Amino acid sequence: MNSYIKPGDNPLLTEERKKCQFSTDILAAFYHENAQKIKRRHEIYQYYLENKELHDPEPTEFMDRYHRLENAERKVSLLKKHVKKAGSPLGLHYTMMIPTILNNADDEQKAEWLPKAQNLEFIGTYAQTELGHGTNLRFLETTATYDPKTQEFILNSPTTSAAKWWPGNLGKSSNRIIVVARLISNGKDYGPHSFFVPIRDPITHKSLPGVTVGDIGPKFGIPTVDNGFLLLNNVRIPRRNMFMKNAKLNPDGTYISPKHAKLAYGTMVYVRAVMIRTMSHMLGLASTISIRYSAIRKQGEIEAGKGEVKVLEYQTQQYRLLPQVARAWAFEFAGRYTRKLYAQFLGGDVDVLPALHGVSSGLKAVVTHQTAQGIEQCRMACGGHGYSEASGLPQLFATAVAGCTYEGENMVMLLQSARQLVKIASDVRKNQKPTKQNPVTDYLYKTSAATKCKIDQTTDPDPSSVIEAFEHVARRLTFAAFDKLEQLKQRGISAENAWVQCGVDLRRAATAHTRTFIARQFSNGILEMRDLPVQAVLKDLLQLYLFYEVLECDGDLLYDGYVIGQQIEYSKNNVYEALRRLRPNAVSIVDSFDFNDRELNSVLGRRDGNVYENMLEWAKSSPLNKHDVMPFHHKYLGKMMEDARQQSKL
Ligand SMILES: CCCCCCCC/C=C\CCC/C=C/C(=O)SCCNC(=O)CCNC(=O)[C@H](O)C(C)(C)COP(=O)(O)OP(=O)(O)OC[C@H]1O[C@@H](n2cnc3c(N)ncnc32)[C@H](O)[C@@H]1OP(=O)(O)O
Ligand SMILES: Cc1cc2nc3c(=O)[nH]c(=O)nc-3n(C[C@H](O)[C@H](O)[C@H](O)COP(=O)(O)OP(=O)(O)OC[C@H]3O[C@@H](n4cnc5c(N)ncnc54)[C@H](O)[C@@H]3O)c2cc1C
Repeated sequence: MNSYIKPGDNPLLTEERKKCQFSTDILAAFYHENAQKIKRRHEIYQYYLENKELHDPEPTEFMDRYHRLENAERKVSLLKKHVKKAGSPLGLHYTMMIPTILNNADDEQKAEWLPKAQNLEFIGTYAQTELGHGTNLRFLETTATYDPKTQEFILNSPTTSAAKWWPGNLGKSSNRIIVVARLISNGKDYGPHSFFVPIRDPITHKSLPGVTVGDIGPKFGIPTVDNGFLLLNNVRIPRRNMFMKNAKLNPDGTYISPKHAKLAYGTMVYVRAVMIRTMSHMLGLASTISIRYSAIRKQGEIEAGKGEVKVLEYQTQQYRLLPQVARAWAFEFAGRYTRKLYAQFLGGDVDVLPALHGVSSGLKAVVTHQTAQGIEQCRMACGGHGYSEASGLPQLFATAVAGCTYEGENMVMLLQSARQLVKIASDVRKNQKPTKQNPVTDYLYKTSAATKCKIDQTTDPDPSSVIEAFEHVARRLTFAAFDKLEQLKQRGISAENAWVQCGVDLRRAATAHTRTFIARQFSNGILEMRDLPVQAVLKDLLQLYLFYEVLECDGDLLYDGYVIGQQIEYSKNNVYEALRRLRPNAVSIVDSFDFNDRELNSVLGRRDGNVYENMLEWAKSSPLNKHDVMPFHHKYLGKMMEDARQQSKL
């Protein structure tokens, strides 16, 4: 049943795979949406294996940033020859430049720019954030002043704090970029708009006149992305280089407003909606690495004399790792919902934007935070070797945790989600019914069931009882925050200050609301699975997810007596029961994420489980080990010890 078994594998991993009770192929196809995508993934990996020029000359962990970026650019230039999508020096080109053209360019602009962007005739990024402002877009300083005489925009960075700062691939890779600048025409400031701006010569790649651009330096992670800075000094672009699908500017400088004030923010909503899958994949990578490693790592005897056991036998190890697998699945189902909603928006349904913004804001915040937490838990559960770059886990964490900041800092995003909740609470308090159905928020118009929560001790718990409990908590926290806002305002405090003074409560309500949304998507998502053994595995993962989340918010559930302590005890037992049921299939479940060794980039997570010999080979390839004695040894430590010996003889 498990197609991952191959000759020469670590027998400890093979014995795990022989216990598999379901079809890994069916589960893998379900996670990646269909078997065709799995087939394509395997074709690309096989192609990679056969084309050594696509391989890294040495483990990239041993490279400095200069050589990492050079190596990444080399591979990307080759990928153009091999496959369409490419790696980090083009990350922003695909995740933001192209979506912005699709989202904000009118038909004529799309016809001109999209084919060139897709054909990689230029490399772009999305330059919005400035040294002085990232969250508060209303106060961005870069200006685009319209000159009706020449029908051009003149772009300027009026202050140092106006320097664009952080955009990925801005420093060295990009030559045609999106600049978000204040549109000023006929003396009026219309606020941030997007502009298509050449910053480097297409042939020489030299920065153009008026452009100062460079790399912002080393970061916490993501070393192969040249996040950059950009200062503009009287850079002129044609009027038609303003993205004009939504807002427009006529040749005489008259401005035409967009249908919806926030359409210009569409690219951010796109990335927030689609990055949920990326986060699910990152958590799946970390789970694969740590569970495979925990299945070959023997440490300690449970019963003296009976030999060391795999660390995966410890309940604590299962409790640290298997919930991450469950969350990876939960995030994949939640992300499918936001991607569908975004497709509806891109298809022209502008009315869906507020709902999409509301759900994607909260989801992006909760998912990135829990993904980062989960990867760190996987890393720590691998002991010392988890701390080695050989595990791939430190870099994976450093990449994932950036998601808590980019695309909208998480706290700000949760408060955006809370805006939607507060508006609904206000409607409910005025006995207003919802203007249109919204499956994400309709529960807020209901009252909690009179009967207490139905969580009980059973081997087949009903997900709806847990989802109703999550709805109860989210409702209570939403109305508690709303009522506090109203009380503050009744005491004469401004709405804005009341909002700030309720920030933490609003954040808690948004988090509870998002938990409810994710749980509902997971519960609905597994209903599509018709293969019974695979359905059983998914039900175990759902049970683990739901009751693990109950334990995460037990205080909120006990707060008003909606559940009693005994039900928390039931929930703990349901978690332990799910762990017990999942243990035999643990390795095959992560095999079904179908991540290959190139994606895993981990000695600990190798498919074959041959960790120790490959750890030694990896360490030996360190540049330090090219020398038995470091060339500078005798100049420093050697001389210090010699002096000490001489000193001690005196
Ligand atoms: C192939 C796919 C791969 C996936 C990729 C995965 C990996 C990712 C790889 C790379 C990504 C890294 C690159 C990162 C890029 C960036 O970081 S780009 C910069 C991101 N910056 C931000 O997100 C800025 C955050 N700030 C804002 O969005 C806004 O300033 C704000 C906080 C929302 C406030 O805006 P504003 O002051 O204008 O609005 P408010 O007064 O708060 O609200 C007014 C009403 O507007 C509604 N609103 C706000 N934003 C939106 C929106 N985007 N869409 C719809 N509606 C919006 C808000 O709800 C208010 O409405 P209301 O009055 O009815 O409540
Ligand atoms: C790896 C990485 C890649 C990036 N890539 C890009 C890119 O390609 N293009 C791009 O344009 N930008 C990019 N960014 C920038 C990113 O979008 C910003 O860092 C992010 O929007 C946060 O803005 P800031 O850094 O200015 O923080 P600030 O907005 O200064 O926030 C600092 C702190 O203040 C809090 N805060 C701010 N406002 C509020 C509020 N209203 N209520 C409550 N708390 C608040 C925040 O929660 C945060 O804790 C990237 C950033 C990183 C780390």
